[in-house]
Amino acid sequence: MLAWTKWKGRECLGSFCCSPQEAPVATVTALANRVWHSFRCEPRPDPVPDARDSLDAGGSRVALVAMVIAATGPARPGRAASGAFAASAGHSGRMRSSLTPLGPPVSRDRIITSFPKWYTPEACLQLKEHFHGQVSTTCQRRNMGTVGLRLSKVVVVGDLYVGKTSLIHRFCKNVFDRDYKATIGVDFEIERFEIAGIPYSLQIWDTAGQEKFKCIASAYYRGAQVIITAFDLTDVQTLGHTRQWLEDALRENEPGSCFVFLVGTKKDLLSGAACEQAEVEAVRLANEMQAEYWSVSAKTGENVKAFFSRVAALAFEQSVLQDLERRSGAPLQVGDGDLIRAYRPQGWGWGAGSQCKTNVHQPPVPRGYSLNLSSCAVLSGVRFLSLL
Ligand SMILES: Nc1nc2c(ncn2[C@@H]2O[C@H](COP(=O)(O)OP(=O)(O)OP(=O)(O)O)[C@@H](O)[C@H]2O)c(=O)[nH]1
Repeated sequence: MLAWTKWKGRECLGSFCCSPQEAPVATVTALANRVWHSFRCEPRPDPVPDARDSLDAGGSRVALVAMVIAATGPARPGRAASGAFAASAGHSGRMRSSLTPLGPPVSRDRIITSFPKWYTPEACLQLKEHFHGQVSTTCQRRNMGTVGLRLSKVVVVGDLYVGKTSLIHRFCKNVFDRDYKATIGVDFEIERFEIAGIPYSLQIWDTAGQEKFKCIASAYYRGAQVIITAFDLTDVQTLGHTRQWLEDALRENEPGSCFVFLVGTKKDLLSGAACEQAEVEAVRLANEMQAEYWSVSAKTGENVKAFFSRVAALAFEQSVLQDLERRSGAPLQVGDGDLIRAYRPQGWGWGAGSQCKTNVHQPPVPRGYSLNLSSCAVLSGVRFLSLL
């Protein structure tokens, strides 16, 4: 169990320490270890046994990060005194339990045994219907070495008022609030899953859509494994802005490290025909953005669980594959059978005709490599993986 401790006048969570001034307003979270440098935290030189024990033994070290949220104010009073502070005060207990190897059982609707389906095959990241063979085998054997601390960061971006908070709250708390309270800075939720028998958590970051909070929110884009760009299905302008939101979020992340989703919200406000019409343009844009498209309603809950299950499964599978790759000391082999095949999709779109594919946002393959479905190669860093 991780808890704040004092060490040489500093406040520490596991191995990472902040000044006492920062700690009371710090939101503590686990992110990829490259992230903590940007916050004024530092590693504690002497290892703390319980923290080390819960770190990923397989090499994907996750640093415990204390992040300071400067924003204060009375917004979102229904959610907490302040959106930002709510993240630190309201969730630390839940987060601790998610970092504990043997936490309480997850609720039944967070148990994923088969690969969740896409919303539309016209714009989806994968067409396959099963977990990758090596992932299933690894999970069956519990051959993870890291059980208990598998966590992916999800960042939700988009214009103000499109329904980002409502979407997250519908999923995490099963509530819907018809009153608008602007998010100040950022807030987050941790949602626990069990995927293929393995505990897994999504850390879902809700960012402010208002321009004046953008600089605070953008500090939290880094280390995302999933970027969700949300727009309001009833407001076409918000769809137009998603490309900029995505660019901003991608700029803070390693090329090829993020799954991207484009989500149309407030589906309940449109008739079936109007929704289909709005989706045509959204699907086109999703393909340009190499994103998977979903239409959802936080009000009715339509597609919300299915959407986040899909997000969780894709992120989970990717992190298991990355672990396997790291352990083998080389990119996963390319070839036939139960191996991974890398290929270059056409431009920003999908590789036509492939039965199953994974697209993680990635700029075009470097010059000198020419890949297609018949000519396979091992490309370090290439994340277009066709899972056979
Ligand atoms: N009818 C309907 N209204 C929704 C839905 N989702 C959100 N809303 C409403 O839209 C308004 C804005 O929702 P929020 O979730 O606060 O929007 P946001 O994107 O988080 O806004 P910022 O925090 O300013 O970035 C609120 O009044 C919600 O009740 C939905 O699915 N259907």
